[in-house]
Amino acid sequence: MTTLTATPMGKIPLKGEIAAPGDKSISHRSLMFGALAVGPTRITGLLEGEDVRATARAVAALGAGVERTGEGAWTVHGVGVGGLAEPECALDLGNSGTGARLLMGMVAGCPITATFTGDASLSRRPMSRVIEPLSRMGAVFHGREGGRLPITLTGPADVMPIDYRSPVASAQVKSAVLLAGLNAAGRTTVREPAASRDHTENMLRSFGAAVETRTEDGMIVVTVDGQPELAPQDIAVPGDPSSAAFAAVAALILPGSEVTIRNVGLNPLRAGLFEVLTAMGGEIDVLDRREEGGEPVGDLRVRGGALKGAGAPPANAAAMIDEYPILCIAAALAEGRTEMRGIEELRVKESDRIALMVNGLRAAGVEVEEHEDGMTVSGSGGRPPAGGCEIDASHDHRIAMSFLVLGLACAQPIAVTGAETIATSYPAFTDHFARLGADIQSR
Ligand SMILES: O=C(O)C1=C[C@@H](OP(=O)(O)O)[C@@H](O)[C@H](O)C1
Ligand SMILES: C=C(OP(=O)(O)O)C(=O)O
Repeated sequence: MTTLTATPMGKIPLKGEIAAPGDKSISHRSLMFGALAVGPTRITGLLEGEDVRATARAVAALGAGVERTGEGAWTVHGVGVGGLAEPECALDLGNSGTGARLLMGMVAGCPITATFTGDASLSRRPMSRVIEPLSRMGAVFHGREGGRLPITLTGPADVMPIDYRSPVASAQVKSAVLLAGLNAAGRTTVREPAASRDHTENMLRSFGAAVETRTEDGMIVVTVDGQPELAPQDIAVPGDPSSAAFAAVAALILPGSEVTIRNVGLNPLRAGLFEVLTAMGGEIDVLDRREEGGEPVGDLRVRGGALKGAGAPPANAAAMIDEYPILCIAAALAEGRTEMRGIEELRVKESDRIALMVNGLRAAGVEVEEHEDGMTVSGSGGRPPAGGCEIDASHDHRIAMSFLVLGLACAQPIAVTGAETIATSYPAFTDHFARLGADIQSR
């Protein structure tokens, strides 16, 4: 088990430039959709974190040819929609909810049987949210009580198109149903209560599928026409805003810092955190706004200074769902209160992120109130919180990275145990922070 310790920076600012690592959501999808196309899909900038590597192994076990040709450069030789082979071994998706749920959708669309496993965290997470719609499409599941992994799934001979009203705004649920629907004869529809990230829709369109999105009765409605032939693509994966968030917040809370993060994906359904940080008074400039692989990207120049507490509007929660832990750290240093509500989904991520943030912030001397659906942080107005605590990452990369960033701004160091989980989404995290002048080391 790795323990990382963040040493307080005192009055020393962060300076320098890093490039955001490849987007995790788009990396998973590049491998999966490449596997469903006919012919070779070439990917550059793939995130080579543990979660995405687990997906690469899974699509290879399902019959696709998967080849690493250089750093972040991969080629997937697809087998076509409906062409997946039955894997000989269980598919181990490690820590990855995205990998497990999207692949369940792909397998449910084919007449094959596959067993899904994962680590202790993934085995606690609810899979019933995909089991329910995929069962309606004809798939049969055997799993643990409450729809937990390990789960064995058999897809039907003819998967049925459905019109599914999802109770949660979840890109994983939406994508699982659309992926099963790809092999159905007819049109599959998913309705969600708020817009979740739209990478599946955008990427499937570029692979040649007919995907439509509209708003109806206040719901976001997405349809896919089944049984297309998907054409292989060249994909340049943009940088991950969810990973860029850590250096951005670190720069904001350390006065005098000036950090540039290159190639950050700025899809509006992902960039909610940067809007909230700007509303808190954070100085974030977007330089060289451009398009990369069909997604808006830009370079972020972030300067440290005083922040003030602000509300994080629940209506935008889906556009920053993975960024609440690091928003809590910005809030901890801001002047005044930051209320975060409507985020009960955080309780079923890699950990119960509300409970872990509340307990960890209190251990570091930050005042915070817990709500069933969120938390309210009372900031220190820039004064260093006490720190001097040890945080168990609990198999959650975002908890680990958030408390290490807090440690940089505290009076005493913060140590994070189980920090190897950071490699699931951001293997270069400690290197990047060292490059900016921070001392986060194994000790
Ligand atoms: O589809 C995706 O790539 C993801 C969707 C989100 O999960 P939910 O669909 O559960 O909201 C997010 O938290 C996760 O990190 C990645
Ligand atoms: C929730 C996350 O990922 P996943 O659901 O894929 O495990 C995350 O990366 O914060």
